[in-house]
Amino acid sequence: MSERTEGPSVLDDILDGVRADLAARQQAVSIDELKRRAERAQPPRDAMAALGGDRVSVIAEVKRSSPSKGALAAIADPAALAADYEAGGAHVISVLTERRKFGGSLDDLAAVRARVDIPILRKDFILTSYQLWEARAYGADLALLMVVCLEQEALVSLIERAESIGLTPLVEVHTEEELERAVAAGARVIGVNARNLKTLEVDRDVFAKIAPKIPDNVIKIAESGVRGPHDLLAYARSGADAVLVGESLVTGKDPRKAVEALVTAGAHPSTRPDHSTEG
Ligand SMILES: O=P(O)(O)OC[C@@H](O)[C@@H](O)c1c[nH]c2ccccc12
Repeated sequence: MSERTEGPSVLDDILDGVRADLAARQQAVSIDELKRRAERAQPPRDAMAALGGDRVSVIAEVKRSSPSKGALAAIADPAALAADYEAGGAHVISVLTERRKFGGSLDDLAAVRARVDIPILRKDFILTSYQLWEARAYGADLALLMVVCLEQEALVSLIERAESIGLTPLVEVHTEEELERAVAAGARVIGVNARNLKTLEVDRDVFAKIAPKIPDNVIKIAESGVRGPHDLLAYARSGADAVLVGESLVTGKDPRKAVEALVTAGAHPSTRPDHSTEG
């Protein structure tokens, strides 16, 4: 990372672990082997269709723990949880595959792929094209690319590589400068994370501040901090096409009902800025 003035951040610590785990996987499985597995994987689902349309889409996340809260939920059967999300009407499933801080794995991704029909996002700290091939080999349809983790050249080439292998890149930003880099790199799906990954603080207003600067033809996703329909509606009024929800779903009593409530709120076109005054 470039900014060393404030000392190593939570993110630096996460990335050290990600690189170590990645090196071990690269030792064990060659990229050629991954490419062969990717060829045998089911063809990618249409993520743009799942996220677009005249409603606010819901991306429901399989998340065992987080650096801010520690353990959230054991999730012994991630596929069963994902099936509940799908039954509740979720449009996309997000699977955290980072192991050390989030308790996820590629096996979780494969298990979810085997159970649900909707598109799946591989949520991880992707630094190399090897991880994109992994995502596709294990059945993902979208891959997260976080601007804060990547030099501009790497961001551009990972977006291109993702698209060339059939993955839709979800490019995550947290500041206006990161947004400019995402747009310059050609991102067509941009997520604004309300959580600052250097400090772990959540500020829901970040989406409202950044969203107006996202070009119209880009799909806008509000990430983090959604506690229920009320937060979805607030994000929708600020222009969100979709919300990404983890913690409140995995810690709640009934994930299927919780997703249903979000989907129902998101189905009201009157919540969209485009429909509030005319039409
Ligand atoms: O659990 P929450 O507050 O609903 O947030 C979900 C999702 O936005 C969050 O897990 C997330 C967004 N971007 C990330 C990047 C890495 C790890 C995790 C994330």
